Amino acid sequence: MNNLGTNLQEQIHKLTDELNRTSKLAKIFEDFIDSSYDPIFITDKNGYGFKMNKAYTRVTGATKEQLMGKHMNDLKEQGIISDSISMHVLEKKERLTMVQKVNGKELLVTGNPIFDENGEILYVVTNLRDISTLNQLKIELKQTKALADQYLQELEFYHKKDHIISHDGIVANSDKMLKVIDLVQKIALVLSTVLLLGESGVGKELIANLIQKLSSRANQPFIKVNCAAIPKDLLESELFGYEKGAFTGADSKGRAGLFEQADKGTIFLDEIGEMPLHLQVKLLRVIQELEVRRIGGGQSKKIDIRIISATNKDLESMVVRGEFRQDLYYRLNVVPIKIPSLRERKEDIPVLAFYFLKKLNQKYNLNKQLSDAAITQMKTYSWPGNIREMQNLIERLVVTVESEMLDSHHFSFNHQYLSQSLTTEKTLKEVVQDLERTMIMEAMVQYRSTRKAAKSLGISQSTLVKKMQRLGFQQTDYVLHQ
Ligand SMILES: Nc1ncnc2c1ncn2[C@@H]1O[C@H](COP(=O)(O)OP(=O)(O)OP(=O)(O)O)[C@@H](O)[C@H]1O
Repeated sequence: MNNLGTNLQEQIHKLTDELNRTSKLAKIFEDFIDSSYDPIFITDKNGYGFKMNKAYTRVTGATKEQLMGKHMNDLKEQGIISDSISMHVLEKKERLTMVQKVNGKELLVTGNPIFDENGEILYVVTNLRDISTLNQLKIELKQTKALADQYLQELEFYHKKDHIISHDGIVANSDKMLKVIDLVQKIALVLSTVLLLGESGVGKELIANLIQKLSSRANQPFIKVNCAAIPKDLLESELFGYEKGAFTGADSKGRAGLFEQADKGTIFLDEIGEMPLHLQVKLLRVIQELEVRRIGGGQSKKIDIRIISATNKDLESMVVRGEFRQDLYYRLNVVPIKIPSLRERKEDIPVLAFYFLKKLNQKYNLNKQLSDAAITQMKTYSWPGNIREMQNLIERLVVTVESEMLDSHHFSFNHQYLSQSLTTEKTLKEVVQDLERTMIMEAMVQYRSTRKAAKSLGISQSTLVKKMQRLGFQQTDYVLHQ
C-alpha cells in the first residue's frame, strides 16, 4: 500500500512537472508569436480560430474575442474577413498565398499547413503582411513620378520658351514660325524690301518691328503707316507732305510727309492693299527714284528708306482684277514673308496661351492658371482672329472668371450664330455676312467704340470700320439696340 502510495505520488509529481513544462512551453510559444512584428493567425484542422498574436489586432483592429473559437466561414459571412486562406489551405493541403481583407484592411496572407505524423493537417498557420502601406507608397510613388514628369515637361517648355521669347516678345514654338523668324534674322540686315503676308492678327506688325530692331537701322526712324486707317483724302498729304499754301487748310509752313520723316530709317506700310490706285503710282515713283515731291512743291528730295509693307489681302488676285498695280506689286514683293494663321501652327497655342496668361497675371496682379483641358479645347478652335483673338479672349477670361483655374468650359467657343444661319437656305457669303453683322452689332452695342469693339472681336480697328461700311452699318443701328 505504501509502495502504491509512493508510486502514485511520483506519478502526480511527474505529471505536475510535465504540466508545468507544457504551460511554460505554451507561454514561450505565445511570447514567441506575440514578438513577431507581422500578424500571425492560427486555425485548427476544422477551420476555427485557435491563436492570434498582438500584431494581428494592431494591424487589423480585430480582437481575440471576435475571432478565437469562431469558424472562418462565419467570419466571412459576417464580413470581418473577405476570404479565408485557412479554408483554402485545408482544402488544398498545401501552402497558399493570396490577398485578403480583414476589417477592410488589405493584407498579403500566406497560409502554412502543419501536418501530423499521418499527413493530416493539425493547424494552419497564417502570416500576414499589411500591404495597404505598400499600396499607399505605390500611389505616392506614382504621384511623385507624374509630378516629376510634369516638372520635366514644364522645364523643357520654359527652356524652349525662354529661347524663343528672346525675340522681343515674339513667342513661337512651331517649325513654321521658327522658319519665319530665321528668315527675318537673315533679311533684316540686308535691308531688302519686305512684304509681310497673312491673315489679320497673325503678328505681321510684330514681325515688322523685329525686322527693324534687328537691322542696322534700329536707331533710325521707324514710321508706321496704316493705309486703311488714314482717310483716303488725307493719305496723300500724310505720305508725301505738302508745301506752304498747297491747299486750303494746309499748315502755313508746309509739312514733311511720312516718307521724308522716315529718311535714313524704315517705313512700315500696313494694309498696303488699301492704298488707292492713284497713290500707288506715286508710291512706285518713290521706290524707283528714291525721292519724294511734296504736294504743291516743284522740287523732289532724295530719301533713303527701307520699305516694309503688309497686307491680309491676296495682292496677286487684286492685280488680276486691276485693283493693285502689277509694277508696284513686284517692287514691294522682293522678299515675301508669309506668316501662317494660328490654326496652321497649333503647336504655338500652348506657348502663346501661357505667355499671355503670365503677362496678364502680372498686369492685374492675379494668379490665374490654365488647365490642360483648356489648352486642348483651344487647339480645337479655328481662331479666325488669330493671335489677337486669343490674346483678347484670355484677357477677358482672366478678368471675368472668378475661379483661379481657367478650364475647358470657359473656352466653349460659341457657334450659335453659325448654327442658326446654317438651318436656313443661305449662300456661304450670306451666312458669313449674317455672322459678321451679328457679332459686330453685339460688340458695338456693348462697347460703342470701334476701337474697343475691334479689340473684342480680334480684328484691327480699320478692318472693323471697313466691314461696317461694307455691311451698311448706320450709327443708329447699334444706338437703337441699347
Ligand atoms: N508670336 C507672337 N507672340 C506674341 N504675341 C503675338 C505674336 N503674334 C502676334 N502677337 C500679338 O497679337 C496681336 C496682333 O498682332 P499684330 O498686330 O502684329 O497682327 P497683324 O497681323 O499685324 O494684324 P492686322 O493685319 O489686323 O493688322 C498683337 O497684340 C501682338 O502683340
